[in-house]
Amino acid sequence: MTDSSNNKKLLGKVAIITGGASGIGKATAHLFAQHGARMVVIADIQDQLGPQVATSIGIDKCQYVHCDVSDEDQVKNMVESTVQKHGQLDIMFSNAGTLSCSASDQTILELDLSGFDKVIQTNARGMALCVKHAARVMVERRVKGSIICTGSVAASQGRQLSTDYCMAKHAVLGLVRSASVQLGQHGIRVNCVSPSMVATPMSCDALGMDAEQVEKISEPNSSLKGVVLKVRDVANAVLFLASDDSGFVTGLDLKVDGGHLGSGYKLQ
Ligand SMILES: NC(=O)c1ccc[n+]([C@@H]2O[C@H](COP(=O)([O-])OP(=O)(O)OC[C@H]3O[C@@H](n4cnc5c(N)ncnc54)[C@H](O)[C@@H]3O)[C@@H](O)[C@H]2O)c1
Repeated sequence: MTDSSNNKKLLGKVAIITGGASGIGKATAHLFAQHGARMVVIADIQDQLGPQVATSIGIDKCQYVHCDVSDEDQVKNMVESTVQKHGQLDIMFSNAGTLSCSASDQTILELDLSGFDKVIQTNARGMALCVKHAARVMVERRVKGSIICTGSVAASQGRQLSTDYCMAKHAVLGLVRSASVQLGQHGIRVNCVSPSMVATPMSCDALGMDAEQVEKISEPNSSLKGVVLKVRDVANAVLFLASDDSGFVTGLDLKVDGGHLGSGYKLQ
């Protein structure tokens, strides 16, 4: 492989990143643009942060679109306007997510259904809508695209808390597995990236800690020592799944967890 193909794995590609205004999505938007993506569309509900991220990447390479992923009309319009403006859609990174409400720990005995509905609407329904509408335009235009969803280690284990989040992330795995089986005939790959705890506004807010503290408490959770998970590590895994480097990979749940699941460690 030449140096330039190493550096430009997404040359000319058009990508959508949901939840791209912050955390994992923001890091991935920067990485996709560095790798030559022709346009990265950030779809999010943070109307202040989203345009700032797009500007920092460059408005010739990145655009912000307001889109609540739990609303089908908004997702459909966002996907279709991307294709109209930029001519195609090669990559959907369905990443937007939210955590359980802080008012309850969401144990099964104390499950708060309004918080439950919010988590399921964004993390399960929203993911399904993004995969549906991205796949529809890819099939229509005969694009052998790549769809990546953000799962979590919570998709592969039970938890003491956050039952709704854990359920929604299990649903993401079912979505990825079913969509990969159904879309394979069109040459569309569907995969999932599953990080363990990583310092982002979501995890910092939930724990009431700064990034350094989040990294400190997550360190014992993995088998790998002397290294902590950063959003860049997750973005690198997404880049692999988005690019031709993973051309024969579909239906995979790529865990970016430093051996967390293998170690048998149980998170709260
Ligand atoms: N941070 C972690 O420890 C961790 C671990 C495993 C998985 N994840 C998953 O990673 C993904 C990204 O989370 P993050 O940690 O980067 O958090 P984050 O809060 O930094 O980013 C999430 C983004 O999603 C957006 N979003 C939320 N609801 C939305 C909606 N309805 N429509 C559109 N956008 C919406 C938010 O505005 C935000 O910009 C989520 O799916 C999360 O569940 C996070």
